[in-house]
Amino acid sequence: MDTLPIALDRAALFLDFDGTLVEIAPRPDAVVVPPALPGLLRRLAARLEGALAIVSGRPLAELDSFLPVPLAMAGEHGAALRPAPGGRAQRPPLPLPPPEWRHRAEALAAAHPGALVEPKAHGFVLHYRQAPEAGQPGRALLEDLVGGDADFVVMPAHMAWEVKPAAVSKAMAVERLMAAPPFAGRLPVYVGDDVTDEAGMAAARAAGGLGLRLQDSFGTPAALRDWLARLAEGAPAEAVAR
Ligand SMILES: O=P(O)(O)OC[C@H]1O[C@H](O[C@H]2O[C@H](CO)[C@@H](O)[C@H](O)[C@H]2O)[C@H](O)[C@@H](O)[C@@H]1O
Repeated sequence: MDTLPIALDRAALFLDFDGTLVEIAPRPDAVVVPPALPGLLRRLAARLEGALAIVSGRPLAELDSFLPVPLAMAGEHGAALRPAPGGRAQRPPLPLPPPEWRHRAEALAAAHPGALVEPKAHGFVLHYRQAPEAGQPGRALLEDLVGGDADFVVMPAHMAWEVKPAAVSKAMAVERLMAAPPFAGRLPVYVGDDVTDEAGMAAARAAGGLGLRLQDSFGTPAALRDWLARLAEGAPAEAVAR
């Protein structure tokens, strides 16, 4: 097994939220944040001189409620960027999907008890974790609706389909954060677990850093949190599987 050391004084850490820092839950509003996690991230960010960012598909307001400590963040797959903890969010101009798309998705969800639609500023997510039979018809509906519109894509996620602007991605989020202090000049290390994270991992690798798939490198969110805790406590950088 390949191993590699991480020199923290040269690293910038990019961490996905759902399925990476916290375990997947039955519904988006049911995630359980371990009480020690916010403080751990705050200490680790200090050790990295601020070069730690949460990179998530969630809106910043939700991330702030789950992690009530000052952290750099990219929300909604990069549609909202906050490079400085406590600073203002940058929101590049993005298209809005036709309201009919969400209404059609809501009608499909209503026909499959347990399915739900999560609205976002520039798109929405059709969740079918509690109604697996809605997965295929949901995908077919969204691909049919979005099909001819180059401004939007249907992205697969864990037991969900997300309609989002084609222009935003976690790669874009990593590249924009890496362009300025405290991230610039450091080695990006991206940890994520989902399809949406693959772009972030690729961007980190393209910048000479590391893209780590949680399942391969750590196994579980709990194991990642343990590793982060050891780093935050000042342990020497440990080897991780590639
Ligand atoms: O980029 P992430 O931080 O990984 O966020 C991706 C999406 O996560 C959420 O949905 C997923 O997690 C839910 C809670 O564990 C789970 O119930 C659902 O099945 C998953 O798809 C969130 O709801 C989305 O907005 C995020 O885009």
